[in-house]
Formats: sequence, C-alpha cells, structure tokens
Amino acid sequence: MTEIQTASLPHALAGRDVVVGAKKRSGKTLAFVVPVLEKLFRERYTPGRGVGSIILCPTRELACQTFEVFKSVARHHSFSIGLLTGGGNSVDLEEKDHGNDINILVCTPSETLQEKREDSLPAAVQGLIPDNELATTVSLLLDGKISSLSRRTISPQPMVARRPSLHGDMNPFHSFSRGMRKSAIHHAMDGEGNRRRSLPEVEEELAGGGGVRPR
Ligand SMILES: Nc1ncnc2c1ncn2[C@@H]1O[C@H](COP(=O)(O)OP(=O)(O)OP(=O)(O)O)[C@@H](O)[C@H]1O
Repeated sequence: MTEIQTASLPHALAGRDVVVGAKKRSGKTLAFVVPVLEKLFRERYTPGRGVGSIILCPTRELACQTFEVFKSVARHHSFSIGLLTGGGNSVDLEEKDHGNDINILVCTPSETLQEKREDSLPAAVQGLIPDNELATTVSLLLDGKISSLSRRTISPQPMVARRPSLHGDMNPFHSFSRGMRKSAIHHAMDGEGNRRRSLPEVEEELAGGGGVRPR
C-alpha cells in the first residue's frame, strides 16, 4: 500500500469519515475505491439492492477516470457501477451489465446542478452534506434523468472525500470537506509524499482555504 492508503484505509474500513490529501499519483483514488468496495461486499450488495455508494466528482474527467478504476478493481465483484455526468440534457449513463439498477454511482453533480452552484461545487451539495441529506440531493439530481434507478438504499455515510492533487484548484475540495462532519479523519502528506501532516495543521489550512502546500 502507499503511505496515504496505509494512513487512511483503517479508518475508512472502520466506517469513519475521512478526508485525504496528497500529491499526484500517491494512491488517493484507491484509498477510497477499496473501502467502498469492501463495505458493499461486507454488506452483501448485489444488483437489485439499490445504491450503496455515491461518488461525487468535481469534473467529468475525474468522474470518468474514477468510473474506470471502479470497473477495473471491482471486475471480480458483481456490483453494478454507473457513471452520470453532464448537465441539462447531456446526461450520460453507463452501467456494468445490470440495466439501471446501480450499486455504485459516480457522478458530477456540479455540472448537473449548475444553476445552484456556489464557487465550484453546487450549493445544494454543500448545504445538504452536513445535514446528512445527500440522498435527497442525489434524488433531486436524478429526477427525470434516470427513472428506473433504485433509490431504496441510498446511504451517504460514511464518506471518504478525496481532494484533487496538491497543486490543483482547491476550492471544490475545501467547500466539500467543510461540509463533512467535524469528526472526519484528516490525512495529508507533504509535497514529497512521505511525511504525514498533523490533523491541526490540515484543519487550519482547510479553514483558511489555503490548501495543504508542499513545504
Ligand atoms: N497500493 C498500490 N499498489 C500498487 N499500485 C498502486 C497502489 N495504489 C495505487 N497504485 C497505482 O498507482 C497509480 C496512481 O494511483 P491513484 O490513481 O490512486 O493515485 P491518485 O493520487 O489518485 O492520482 P491523481 O492525483 O493523479 O488523481 C495508479 O496506476 C494505481 O494503479
């Protein structure tokens, strides 16, 4: 495992909220893909049981990459995995063999709810996450888009947020992470990718909107 995975996976697998920040190609994606798959596997999710995990991505590109990683890592599982991107009438949906009955939904609500956007993330998402109403948000998102998607078992907690790489635009990450429960576990590596920053340092930087910068 990479260092960021070693730091975050035990917490994520234990069901705690986790915020992860680290440099590019440090293993952030698998740091949340693995616990999501493990949690759904333990809870015996199968196609037909509904949505067990919703992955919110700030850009279509990141959503497509994440979708491909999920498909690859989960290839020996029977989970159905969906990709929902785009706004207005340009919603794309891809599923893995099981119609529209999706267990893992990878989506870009910031595009689809553009009119509600505040900064780079939709205000609806920012506002609803702390109130634990992500399911409502996503139901709104999907209304009229995918009529046959099961909403029976949408369960937004716990959440694992991955931030973009260190040098990217941090606004979406800060908005999103501030919306997570205060109890979230934060892990960040420095710019060299080999030193764990303390929780107070990370929280201070998140609160200031300055991002976790390499030293
Ligand atoms: N534990 C691991 N063992 C071996 N390879 C790994 C491991 N974790 C990640 N990788 C590989 O390292 C590469 C980078 O991983 P990943 O995409 O998860 O990083 P990232 O931090 O999300 O990258 P980016 O910042 O570019 O989005 C990928 O090719 C991935 O398959």
